[in-house]
Amino acid sequence: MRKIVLAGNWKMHKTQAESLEFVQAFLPQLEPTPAERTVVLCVPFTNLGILAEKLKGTRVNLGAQNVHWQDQGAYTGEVSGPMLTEIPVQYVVIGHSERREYFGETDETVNLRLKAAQKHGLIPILCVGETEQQRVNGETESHIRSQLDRDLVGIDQSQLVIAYEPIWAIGTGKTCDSKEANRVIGLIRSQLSNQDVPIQYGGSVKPDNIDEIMAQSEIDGVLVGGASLDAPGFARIVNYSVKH
Ligand SMILES: O=C[C@H](O)COP(=O)(O)O
Repeated sequence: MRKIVLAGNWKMHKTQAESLEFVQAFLPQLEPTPAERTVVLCVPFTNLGILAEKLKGTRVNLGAQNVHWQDQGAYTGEVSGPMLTEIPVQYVVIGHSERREYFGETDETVNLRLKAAQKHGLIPILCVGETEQQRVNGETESHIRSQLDRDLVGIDQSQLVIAYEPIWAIGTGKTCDSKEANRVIGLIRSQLSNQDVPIQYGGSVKPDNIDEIMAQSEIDGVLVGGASLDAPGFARIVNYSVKH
């Protein structure tokens, strides 16, 4: 059975004090986990240390939002694999569309970051997805195929999560139709050599659409931005009530 990975991506939100408030409210609302469900909080670097303490012994895993491909060096503003695993951090988001769009990430740097994450035992959450224009032009499949072809060179698919995030659905309230997300995720799976890779959907996931999304046969979890900032809302998402 494929693992289900329910991850929050806080992006550039929450101070340390705010992240502690979140965890205090969030943990008591978690229902006992079915064994196949993994919960992850991907938070700003500044909050990793304090949350590692608070999440020790709980069922919540910790994730970062990027990692550099070198272990150390003159790379101002970057953070390396050994720095993350020391905390300890278990997951890392790589290739998010915001990194690709605003910070010049390319498929080549995404591939280097994926390799570095795996070298240090971090599980990468690789984000792929099309722009609105690519969808209108009928280029969704070819774009995602090209991303996967380049990003996954030399990557161990047994230690990987993929998030399908249509860029036009991120932070817009325009969720991708769950059946369409299911179809695209099926196409992504058909490109993988390992059929057990969990593939998430991301893009305006909310407490009121999680059950429908998780009812789809190909969707193995969600990567949640805005709605993961609210403790009761994110608890409702990870406690979703359907299984497939
Ligand atoms: O990483 C998360 C995604 O970008 C989705 O963000 P969103 O849930 O705010 O649309």
